[in-house]
Amino acid sequence: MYNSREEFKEKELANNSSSNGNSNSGGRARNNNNDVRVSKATWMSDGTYWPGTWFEPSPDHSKGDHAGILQVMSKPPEPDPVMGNPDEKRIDFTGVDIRLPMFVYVSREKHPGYDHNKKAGAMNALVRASAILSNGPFILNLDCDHYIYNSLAIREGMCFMMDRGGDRICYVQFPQRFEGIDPSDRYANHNTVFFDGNMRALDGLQGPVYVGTGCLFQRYALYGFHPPRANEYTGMFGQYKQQAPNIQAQSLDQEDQESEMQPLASHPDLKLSKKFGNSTMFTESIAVAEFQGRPLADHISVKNGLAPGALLLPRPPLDAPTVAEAVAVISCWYEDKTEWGTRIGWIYGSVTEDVVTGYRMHNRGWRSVYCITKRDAFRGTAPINLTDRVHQVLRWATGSVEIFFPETIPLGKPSPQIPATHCIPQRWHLPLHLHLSCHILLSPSSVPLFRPVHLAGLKHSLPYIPPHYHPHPHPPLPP
Ligand SMILES: O=c1ccn([C@@H]2O[C@H](COP(=O)(O)OP(=O)(O)O[C@H]3O[C@H](CO)[C@@H](O)[C@H](O)[C@H]3O)[C@@H](O)[C@H]2O)c(=O)[nH]1
Ligand SMILES: [Mn+2]
Repeated sequence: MYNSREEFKEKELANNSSSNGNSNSGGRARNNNNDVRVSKATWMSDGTYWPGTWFEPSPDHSKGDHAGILQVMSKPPEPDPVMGNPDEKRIDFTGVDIRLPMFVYVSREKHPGYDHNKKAGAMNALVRASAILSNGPFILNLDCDHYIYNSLAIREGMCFMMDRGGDRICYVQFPQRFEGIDPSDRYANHNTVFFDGNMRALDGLQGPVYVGTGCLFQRYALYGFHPPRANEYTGMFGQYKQQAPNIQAQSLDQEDQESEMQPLASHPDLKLSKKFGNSTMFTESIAVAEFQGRPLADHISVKNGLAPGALLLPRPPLDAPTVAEAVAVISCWYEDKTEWGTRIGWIYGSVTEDVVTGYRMHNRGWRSVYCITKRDAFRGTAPINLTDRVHQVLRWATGSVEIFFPETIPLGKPSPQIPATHCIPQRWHLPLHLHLSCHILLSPSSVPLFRPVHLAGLKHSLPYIPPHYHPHPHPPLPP
């Protein structure tokens, strides 16, 4: 990574300080001619530079070819609040709980020639490793080019899940907001119609689509289960609504309420053969995540909820076998012969895996929520030149086309748990993308793009042609 603006600032700073007779060059190389040489790197907050991952590659330890890496940067916090004091360097933390959450860097095992399933594969590895390490009931997903802009956003999202009815919510999606876009928004990077029109409208139905970033998940919903309660829509237009049979959560008796491992016992999905892989520690974490993600029973109308304070119980410290298990579940082979990527977690095989992932949850009867906060919850960067923007829209367009084909998502009403009124708008943005892709495909600059995307589209547009006519299942994507 290379930040030329930071390098420029750094050079200027160095020049100024040397003309003031200040010899502190911050450890950067410098020769006598006042010429500052700076390695291409990202600057860290303490003024040193980050040399970049795999800066010195060695055999079996380079980009795309390495064992799983797991680095615990900060240990699990103390169970009791730790109050700050006024001495805390710049900010007065009096009366503020200054504990930091556990923070772990994860890089899954990678080898050349192995299909790592890009972002979806990365997310699934993260879901498993975090289940072993902390098993938080809620998971926030941000792209690497996005950051938190509103420190209260996560709490806002959790409120939806922990409030009455929250046990049916699979995720809370926040709008994508961007920085560094020119004032006229020449390439429509803000996607205003989509984020402030379509998505808000979908919120009135079963919920917004998952757009890949700025989304808080209920961990349990990622595991391919049905929600504890759901409605069924019958009749030709799905006009009759009733409680779905079988998928009701059991009512717990007093004794059961004390056991964290108990709740899933009667869930009908448990009888299906789930293939989570061979980590017992992982499979055992599922019931705990389900229990801890339940709404707060702070009102008599909340059945089957958590007693207030249930999530404040102390957590066992991290021990070596736990960390070793977390490394095991991020290995290349872990997902072999499992349902990861097909039924469980992020779904593989689509260029816009996010939409498909969210859609699968909706089909099982989960609802989602669109949450627009006054101060943007998260912010990210958007492509600011035409080539990158064209690649991005083209990728989304391809994804939308994929969605339309039965191989990805059934064309009709996919399940009784999804209202018919929801199926149509879910696909409304398709004509928009088709329109955009036509423009793009016809523009001269897109000729080199056409081949990979054409192949990707072809595979999905000809689902009834015998399999040997299908092109390569994972055509190269535009960079
Ligand atoms: O091999 C990969 C490729 C991507 N990513 C992640 O995926 C994100 C999205 O990639 P980016 O290059 O930023 O694409 P965008 O077009 O900006 O992303 C938008 O569109 C994607 C779907 O097309 C969604 O996945 C993203 O969440 C959404 O912000 C990145 O930030 C990474 O975090 C990986 O982890 N591994
Ligand atoms: Mn991006």
